[in-house]
Amino acid sequence: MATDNDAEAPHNNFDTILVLDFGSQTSHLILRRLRALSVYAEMLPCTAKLADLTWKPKGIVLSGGPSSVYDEGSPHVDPAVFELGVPILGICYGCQEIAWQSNSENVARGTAREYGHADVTIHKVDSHADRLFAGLGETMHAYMSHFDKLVRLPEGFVVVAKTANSEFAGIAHQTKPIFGVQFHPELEHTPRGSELLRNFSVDICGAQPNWKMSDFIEQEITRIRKLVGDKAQVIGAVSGGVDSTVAAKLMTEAIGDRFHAVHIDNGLMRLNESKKVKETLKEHLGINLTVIDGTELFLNRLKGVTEPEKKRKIIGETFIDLFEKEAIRIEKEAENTPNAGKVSWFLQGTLYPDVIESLSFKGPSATIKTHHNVGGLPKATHDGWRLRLLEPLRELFKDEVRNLGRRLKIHEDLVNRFPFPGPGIGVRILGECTPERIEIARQADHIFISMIKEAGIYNEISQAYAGLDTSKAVGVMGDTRVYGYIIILRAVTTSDFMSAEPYEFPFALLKAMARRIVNEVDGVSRVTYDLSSKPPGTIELE
Ligand SMILES: Nc1ncnc2c1ncn2[C@@H]1O[C@H](COP(=O)(O)OP(=O)(O)OP(=O)(O)O)[C@@H](O)[C@H]1O
Ligand SMILES: O=c1[nH]c(=O)c2[nH+]cn([C@@H]3O[C@H](COP(=O)(O)O)[C@@H](O)[C@H]3O)c2[nH]1
Ligand SMILES: NC(=O)CC[C@H](N)C(=O)O
Ligand SMILES: [Mg+2]
Repeated sequence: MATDNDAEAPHNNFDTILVLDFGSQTSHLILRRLRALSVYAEMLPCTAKLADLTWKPKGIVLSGGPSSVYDEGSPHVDPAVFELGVPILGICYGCQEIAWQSNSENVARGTAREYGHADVTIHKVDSHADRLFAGLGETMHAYMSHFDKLVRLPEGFVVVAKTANSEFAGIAHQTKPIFGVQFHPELEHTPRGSELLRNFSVDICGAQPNWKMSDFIEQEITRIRKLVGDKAQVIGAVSGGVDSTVAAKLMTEAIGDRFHAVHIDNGLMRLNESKKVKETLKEHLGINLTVIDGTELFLNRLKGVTEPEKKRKIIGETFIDLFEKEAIRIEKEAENTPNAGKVSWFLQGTLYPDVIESLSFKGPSATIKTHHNVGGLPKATHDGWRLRLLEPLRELFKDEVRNLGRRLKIHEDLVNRFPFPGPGIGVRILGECTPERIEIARQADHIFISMIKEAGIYNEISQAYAGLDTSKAVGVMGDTRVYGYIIILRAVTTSDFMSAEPYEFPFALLKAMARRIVNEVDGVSRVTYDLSSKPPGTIELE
């Protein structure tokens, strides 16, 4: 894990913009836009104390947020931010925060909600204050989402942009590099928002736009080598999904066979999955991989279990049990070889959204379901050794990981694959997982996904699978009565998997899919298509 004082951490090697998060739904998009401009950016909660920061950002962005600055208990930024001497840009709540810190009377509840498009008129003042909107002409379209507003210009500031409803849609300090906008430049619906963010980060903050994936690979490899040293061994759970495969490839480049990838076939994988994982990782990518067949253990433990959270818990625990055993075996086996050394690190494919989730300034969220992988392992101790976490992807977003995968020469099919959950088919069967039901779901899924690929629409869909309803329905085939399971097809589009919409298949294609599944998979009498969005549905069935 990159820690603040780690010399190899990206914020110590690239000019970095710090985004302080006030809990907006779109805070992470500010980072995305900056990184797309090749400007490296990191996020911390708005309550972060600057004194705790061991690196100096080139500039600071204060994000939007759901609270109102004037309410008691609302979040406020460490006032030291304004003393740091680096440029500051406030967005929506962030802009209101700048005004409020100057004088709490400056912000009040608005009279009209302003959600959606607004035309922003840019107001030139012939000073350095014009730099934020430089090159953007006289007007721009912007997306607004606010109720509160600035009612007075904070002392020392000038107006640099207006809308019909917001007299202070853009403000800038007359002498200091402090700016605020009421609209959201990070949203796609603000078409020239990236140019504004470029003006801020590159021209105003002076950040070098040199964040590059190839540099990232080299630096990460150096960092891993230093951290691990030349004796220790690393183990990593590898599912065959894009995150763990990319992380495993990076580890292999860094320390070769001292990295041990372990793939567990939990009996709940897709058709031929574990076999393909072995082929791809071992043969094509040269990763030192062990495949463990845990089918019997998993399915025995799942016998008779119907409650979704209980199923998830059993699967998660069984992963950990098998993984621990494997770690001990690896250490023993290496004892008298040149690779001898303690297994002291555990590789995880954590991505930045997971990090943000744990950092971001949001209220507690209800547990809808426990996402179980082998994540409990780092807490485990064995014979006194404790695994330390290694998370080479923790600064990256999914599409950056896909990019990294391409650079590491991982095949496009794998790089673009639908995500597949750790508990696999186990959370796609409503109720008890029996070998018969798993096989039916697996066959149906294979037909469904193959037909999606043949139709050339794989890349239009974010995730798809066939699940199984354990209730049975009556059907008739060749004049005989059948009493079989109901297959539930699910296909969604989403950008972040937090919300999703059902994919709109051509009806003829859906019918053809249903026909093939009923005809070719024994034990199925009907096929349905799940039309639920998320929310209120979730992507997986359980
Ligand atoms: N069958 C498995 N064997 C070993 N490790 C697994 C298995 N299934 C899941 N894991 C572990 O759980 C982690 C989280 O799974 P997750 O599905 O989020 O990521 P992924 O499989 O690497 O990528 P993707 O999101 O593309 O599926 C994996 O990175 C891997 O470390
Ligand atoms: O690695 C994982 N372990 C899990 O236990 C798990 N449960 C859901 N998912 C994936 O998360 C995304 C959102 O799924 P839900 O809408 O069902 O919560 C979807 O992409 C799901 O496939 C999991 N991934
Ligand atoms: N999007 C935002 O940052 C909103 C800020 C504040 N909650 C408002 O309604 O004005
Ligand atoms: Mg996966």
